[in-house]
Amino acid sequence: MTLQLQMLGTGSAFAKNYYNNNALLITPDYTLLVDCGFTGPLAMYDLGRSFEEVDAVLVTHIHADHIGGLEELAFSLRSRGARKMTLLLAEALIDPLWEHTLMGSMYQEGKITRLEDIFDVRPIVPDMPCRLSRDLTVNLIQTPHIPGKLSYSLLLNDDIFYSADMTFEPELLTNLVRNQGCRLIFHDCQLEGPGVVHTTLEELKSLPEDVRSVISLMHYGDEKPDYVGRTDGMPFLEQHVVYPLQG
Ligand SMILES: O=c1ccn([C@@H]2O[C@H](COP(=O)(O)O)[C@@H](O)[C@H]2O)c(=O)[nH]1
Ligand SMILES: [Zn+2]
Ligand SMILES: [Zn+2]
Repeated sequence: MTLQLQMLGTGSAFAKNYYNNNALLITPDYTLLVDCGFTGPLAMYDLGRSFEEVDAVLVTHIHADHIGGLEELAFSLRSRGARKMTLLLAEALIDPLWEHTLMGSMYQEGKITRLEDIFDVRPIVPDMPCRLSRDLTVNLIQTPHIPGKLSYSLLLNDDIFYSADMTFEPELLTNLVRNQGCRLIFHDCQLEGPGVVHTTLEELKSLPEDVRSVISLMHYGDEKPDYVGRTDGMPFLEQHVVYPLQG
């Protein structure tokens, strides 16, 4: 397989039965970690995996279930004398990630004063495909989540959409499928209550059948077992299962 997906977790931020919604995109010669939340290091450990087999970590937005494991990731590599992890993110996220988040715990006078001291920081320009390896290209698409907080979903290899946490964007999803050849959508999904900062199951169920038919659900709460068979055919992604996506 030239591209595989393995979710480290498929849970919503405060789920207790699922790890944080973080993903490994695996190709024969390159492995990308998409987000590393506070359960990311434990999920890697439980899978028997090491951060040393990851080529880069990409951050979609600054929430603990997406970046809370970066401190352990960076310090564990550093303590082993390994390379700095490559960190891929929109330029606009660099200051919020360091100044509002990691600096508070990682700062060391004269040693760690910038994000670049602990990561090999590689900004990605949104809306411009970035080729990471022979089999993996990523395009950041800014999508709405929380007012004032930047968040970027991913278009992978031009035909796979991976949502960051986002509110419902029916025109985007429909356009991706009908006009841009998107053949798979992995979407965050709030099963109960009003969406507010996420897309709800009811909203996704309102999409036309040709769009629904390519959607798989992730970033769900502990009530997920009650919803199996009640999603109008949209399957739940399962954490730790390896899914072939291409090849
Ligand atoms: O009222 C709230 C509740 C939670 N948060 C923060 O949001 C994230 C959870 O993010 P998701 O987008 O739901 O995955 C978590 O870090 C909470 O601290 C909030 O800002 N306001
Ligand atoms: Zn989240
Ligand atoms: Zn979020």
